[in-house]
Amino acid sequence: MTDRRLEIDAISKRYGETVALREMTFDVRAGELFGFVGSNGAGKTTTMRIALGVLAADAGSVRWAGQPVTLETRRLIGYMPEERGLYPKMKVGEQLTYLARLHGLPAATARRSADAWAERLGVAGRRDDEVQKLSLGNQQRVQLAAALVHDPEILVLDEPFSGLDPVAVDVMSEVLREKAAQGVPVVFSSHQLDLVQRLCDRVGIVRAGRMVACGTVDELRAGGSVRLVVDAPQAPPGWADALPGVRRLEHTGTRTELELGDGADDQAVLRAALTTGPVHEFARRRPSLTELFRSVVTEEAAK
Ligand SMILES: Nc1ncnc2c1ncn2[C@@H]1O[C@H](COP(=O)(O)OP(=O)(O)OP(=O)(O)O)[C@@H](O)[C@H]1O
Repeated sequence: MTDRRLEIDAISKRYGETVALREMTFDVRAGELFGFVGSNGAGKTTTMRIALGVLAADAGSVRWAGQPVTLETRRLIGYMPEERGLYPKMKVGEQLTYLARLHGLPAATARRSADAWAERLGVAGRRDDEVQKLSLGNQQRVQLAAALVHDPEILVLDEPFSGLDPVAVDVMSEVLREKAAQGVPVVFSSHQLDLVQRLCDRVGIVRAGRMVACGTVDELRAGGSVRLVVDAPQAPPGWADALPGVRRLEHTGTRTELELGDGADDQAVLRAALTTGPVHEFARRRPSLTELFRSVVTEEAAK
């Protein structure tokens, strides 16, 4: 069986003096939803444009099912560009049909597929309207329909969730999950980390053109530092500050959130809390993806 995997292998790219990508490497497996996250300017769009072949890398390669990606394989990709790429004066239905035809679908199949995706994404009622007359969120729904209309084998989506209302986010999430369940590798970039945490099988965090953390959300969270939430109503704000390896993240009301570093002993924290009076809550927790993202990005920036 072929290994239906999109591989981004050590891609580097410069724009003049700006180094946009430094040996960017990751893969997106068949049936997997991969979240591509990073600060503004980290290199996500550049990576996606190179994967699609609209931009050439200076070094490195992109492979699909073990083979270098060619013009022919690129037709198998459903792409949603960040700058959006619809013809503003073309009607929604005509545009979707046209794009499906462009990817080689016969006329009747193209029309059927255009209708089905317009329906699914909630823009069927706007089929005869020019794209430019739609709200931005609805244009985005059409843009996703455009990425899907030729039944792609790979999906590469640049910020598909930005600007969508909560109902459209649900529809978009459901469609992406469904495509992944059909065996399509799906990679999308997003700044909505709660959504990425909920939706993705694996996540890659990129900073300054490099992949700095990659894995399932659980793996990434397990690698993050342990946090303790302590509810000790009589404890003064700095009660844990002198404990070795312990850093105070927050103290609000009666609750303190602490980060445990090397050499920290959670039982010593508990004993210190009890010396202040009663302890109503003492819980360990792992950082969320948003917290991890912040620490990865600031850690790297400090280097
Ligand atoms: N056409 C271009 N000419 C010069 N520099 C560019 C060009 N496109 C991107 N860059 C630079 O390359 C780097 C990576 O940009 P890229 O758009 O890939 O980041 P991104 O992660 O997609 O950011 P965002 O989250 O803001 O969309 C940035 O420093 C950016 O300024």
